[in-house]
Amino acid sequence: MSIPTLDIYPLPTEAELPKPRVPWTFDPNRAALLIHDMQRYFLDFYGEEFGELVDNIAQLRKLDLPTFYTAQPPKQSPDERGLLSDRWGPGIQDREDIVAPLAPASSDVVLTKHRYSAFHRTDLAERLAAAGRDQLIITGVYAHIGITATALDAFSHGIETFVIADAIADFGRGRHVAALEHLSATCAVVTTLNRLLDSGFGLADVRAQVLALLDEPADDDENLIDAGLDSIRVMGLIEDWKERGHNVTFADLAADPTIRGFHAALEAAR
Ligand SMILES: O=C(O)C1=CC=C[C@H](O)[C@H]1O
Ligand SMILES: CC(=O)C(=O)O
Repeated sequence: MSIPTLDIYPLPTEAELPKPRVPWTFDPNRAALLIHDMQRYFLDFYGEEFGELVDNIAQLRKLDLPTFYTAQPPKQSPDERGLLSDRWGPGIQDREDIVAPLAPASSDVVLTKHRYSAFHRTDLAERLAAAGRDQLIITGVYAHIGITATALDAFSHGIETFVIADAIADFGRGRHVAALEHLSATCAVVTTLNRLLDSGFGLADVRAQVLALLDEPADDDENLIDAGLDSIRVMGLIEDWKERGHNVTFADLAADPTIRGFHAALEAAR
């Protein structure tokens, strides 16, 4: 009836990602982050801290995306819980707060969740539309239940969904990997934390970002200072990359002030 006793497990790796079926690419200007049901009640079933899961979700906050949480209310009546009671019993009674390392910031939105999907009886779809966000990065628990229901619902709302394989968790590793395959086969890009954080930092991305700052084109190995890239613009690049989770210093970039050198410095700062 209730959620079983669970064990923490090593989260899936990049090598275990399912084959992609959709061509969507993450765009930090289009995306929002969803931290799904990371309440102490649901994490308690693992019997110990799921450190890898919590740490990986915390890292995604570096992207500084509009961030939404879902949280189920405690002590719901049978009427409020509907059929959830038939499957899961009385449900959450206490410890409904979000685990401390992921506590919402004042700028975050916490949605009260009533059923498996985060869209059910919430204004998540309206809020995403109002924020001009048509991509959703989904993290949290549990992969084969609320994560899957929410991702399928996002798909139906026309939202490109990215499920982070090592920032979600399930009743067990086998179920987790099976959920990833189902998500990839039906409604989402299934990726990893590092792949997402590295999005936008390929050589082509760095080339485009740097050339946009120059009056004239420059080759990948051309000295950018000689090509007119001034220190103010370099500091602007550093700030933008820092906000997106990549800390490089002015000295790192000055060591090899070329497009290829900037990309190498970003790779080293991963
Ligand atoms: O008890 C519940 O309400 C639940 C148990 C397990 C996962 C479900 O999403 C949640 O609604
Ligand atoms: C944890 C939970 O409520 C869900 O998987 O939907």
